[in-house]
Amino acid sequence: MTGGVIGGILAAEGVFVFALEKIGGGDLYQVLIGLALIVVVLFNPEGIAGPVLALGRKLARGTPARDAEAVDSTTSVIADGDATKERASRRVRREEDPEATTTQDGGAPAMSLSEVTVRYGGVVAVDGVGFDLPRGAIVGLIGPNGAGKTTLMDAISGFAPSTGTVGLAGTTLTGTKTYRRVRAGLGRTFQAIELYEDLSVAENVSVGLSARAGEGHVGESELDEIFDTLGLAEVKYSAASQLSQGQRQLVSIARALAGKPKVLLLDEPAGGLDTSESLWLGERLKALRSTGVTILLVEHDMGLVMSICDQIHVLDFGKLLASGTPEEILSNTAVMQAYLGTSHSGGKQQEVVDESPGAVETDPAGGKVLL
Ligand SMILES: Nc1ncnc2c1ncn2[C@@H]1O[C@H](COP(=O)(O)OP(=O)(O)OP(=O)(O)O)[C@@H](O)[C@H]1O
Repeated sequence: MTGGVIGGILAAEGVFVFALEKIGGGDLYQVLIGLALIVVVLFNPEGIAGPVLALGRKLARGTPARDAEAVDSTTSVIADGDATKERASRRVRREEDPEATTTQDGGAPAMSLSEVTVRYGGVVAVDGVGFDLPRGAIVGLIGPNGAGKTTLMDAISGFAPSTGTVGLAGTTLTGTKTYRRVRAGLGRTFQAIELYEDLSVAENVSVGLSARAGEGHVGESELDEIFDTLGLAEVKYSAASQLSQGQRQLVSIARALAGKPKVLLLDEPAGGLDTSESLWLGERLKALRSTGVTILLVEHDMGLVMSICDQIHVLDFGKLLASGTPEEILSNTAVMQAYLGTSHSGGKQQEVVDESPGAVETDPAGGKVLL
């Protein structure tokens, strides 16, 4: 709302112009707005609505304002992990995969979440969630529609106001702005891919370089490595509009990788892919894991999740329902009930329903299994 009000005041023909004309300075509008834009981009690249709102609150109440952009936990200690998280870390399972060489079982986690909670009015979208991401692992985050998966990713990346602690490679991200989290080593993709359709793949990915402007972003040769790892080298100079859905997903991943993330959050990268494209994506993600990147994967494609994840966490109604290896999750009755229970059975992505725990592996049609 604050953004809308500010826009209404500053827009052409709006209140600001009217006031300028009244004092005879109407011609200065373009110059003043241009200068204001430069100042905002330099000093507060995420915009002025948040700080203005915070200032308004401070003036109105005479109390310290809460940062409207994010995160209000003041705890700065990253939990070393309780017994449950320790167990979950130790359960990390590496497949018999020659590429999979980088998980440091028992080492310091790449990311550590503790008591992360997100409230939207009366809705507790994420409720006290905590787990670790072991370094170099692919960790799946699954759950029925509306379970809170994307909201948890938003909390980790600073897009949703949250309480609790988010630790990244030994430093706490709690309370920091989104772009600072990116600079600290966090990358993410979104369900809506949003490529620049008339730019080439290379140009689209180059946009990601700005994420770590001024310090250690990847150069041309590293970009080429990213293209090779993701199998995009052949389409490097093609326009984004000419790509398949699978390639578009990979370009969005490449764009996130251009910021050199330690931890990469992927939000439904197999969305819109058919079975063979999904398998192909899985191979590319495994290749990415072998480079040392830690991945948190939100996905409804159970075939993909079960085949590439080292560890899986299940959310239901915002709470952590279960954690374990793919085999443990598949045989967990509480997980099956959460997916097949009456409250979620109408979910739009629930295309294949089979009550047997082995349904994912034995889908007779051999097709993609979405839950
Ligand atoms: N900006 C918001 N304002 C209010 N409620 C929200 C907002 N974003 C999400 N929610 C609510 O939070 C809950 C969790 O939503 P979220 O999108 O995180 O679920 P999800 O597990 O990612 O679902 P899906 O698998 O369908 O993407 C839902 O009840 C949703 O309606």
